[in-house]
Amino acid sequence: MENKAITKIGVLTSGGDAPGMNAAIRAVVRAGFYYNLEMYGIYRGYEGMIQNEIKKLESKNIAHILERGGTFLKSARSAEFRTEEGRQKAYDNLKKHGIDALVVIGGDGSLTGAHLFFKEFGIPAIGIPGTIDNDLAGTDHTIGFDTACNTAIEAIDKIRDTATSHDRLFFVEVMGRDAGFIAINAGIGSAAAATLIPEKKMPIERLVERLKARTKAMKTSNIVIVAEGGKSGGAAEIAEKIKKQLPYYDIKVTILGHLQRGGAPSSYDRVLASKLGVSAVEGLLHGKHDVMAGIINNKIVFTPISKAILGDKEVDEDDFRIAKILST
Ligand SMILES: Nc1ncnc2c1ncn2[C@@H]1O[C@H](COP(=O)(O)OP(=O)(O)OP(=O)(O)O)[C@@H](O)[C@H]1O
Ligand SMILES: O=P(O)(O)OC[C@H]1O[C@](O)(CO)[C@@H](O)[C@@H]1O
Ligand SMILES: [Mg+2]
Repeated sequence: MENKAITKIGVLTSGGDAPGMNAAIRAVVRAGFYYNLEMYGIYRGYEGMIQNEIKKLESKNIAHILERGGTFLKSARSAEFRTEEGRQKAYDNLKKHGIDALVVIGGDGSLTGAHLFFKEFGIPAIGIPGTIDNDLAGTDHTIGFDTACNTAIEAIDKIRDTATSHDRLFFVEVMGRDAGFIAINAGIGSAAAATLIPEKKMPIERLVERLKARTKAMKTSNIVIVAEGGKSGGAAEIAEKIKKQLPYYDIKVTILGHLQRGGAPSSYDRVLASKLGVSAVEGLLHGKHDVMAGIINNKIVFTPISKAILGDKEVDEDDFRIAKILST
């Protein structure tokens, strides 16, 4: 680990973009200026670090970005950063600019990269959880998750209108490659008939029984939420299976897709991003490194990145039970 005082911090966003990333960048840069540091924007995540797309930031660069979706620094998935040669190039570019610490805003993959980079080159790095997937331990919520849930629920409300008018069964696919957090929240928040998540297998037979019971109970519209990484397949695949068993249903499939990643961040995400941005800079100045800033029970906490990325954060059993009770 480099022991000299930090004077220049680089900030980047990586992986899938998430609403609130701009608010996090703004907070990091504002905090840096407050503590008289030079702040550098690294564009297009690790790819831009490798390609030397690095610019010194001024106050005007971060004006009016708090409320905007996406990330003005842009984001990327960098295959080259997964190689030793790529990471060496990235480190050489940081040194050219005299950058002596990093704030990485991204998901589990991005923080895995930051952890490796710290281990190899000793450059102090702090992670900020920025992903709609909510799949990082060490924080109750990741930046972007709340907005993505709001967007999904708003879209499902609209689907509900047409589903009810036509007595249809809809399978709605939400994002979450390996995580069912958006799905379970959207399921509870939109009165879904069932929610299928990657963490729990729901046999098709059980879903058939659930739908039959709802028909008996005179429910006229049915919305089944499917997380894209679901164990029984995506929404289209499950719809096909159900069609075979319940041919009397008029079935439609909607894949919400990338609209869940866009839009202005919710108030929750703005505040979360702002708190974590300032905390990350203060953490670096207090000598913290290789940790992720998060909020648990309304308190800022720093968790070793190696723990945050373990992939052991699970959908709460209570949430799953509540979703089930409310869908019968
Ligand atoms: N094992 C690794 N070693 C080095 N770099 C990695 C590693 N895993 C991920 N990265 C870097 O982080 C980038 C982003 O990772 P990934 O695509 O998994 O997204 P993420 O940060 O998890 O965000 P999200 O899941 O929200 O899209 C990768 O493209 C790669 O450059
Ligand atoms: O935009 P891309 O690269 O297709 O990635 C989609 C993936 O990114 C995420 O939206 C997370 O950012 C996942 O939920 C989804 O599986
Ligand atoms: Mg991820």
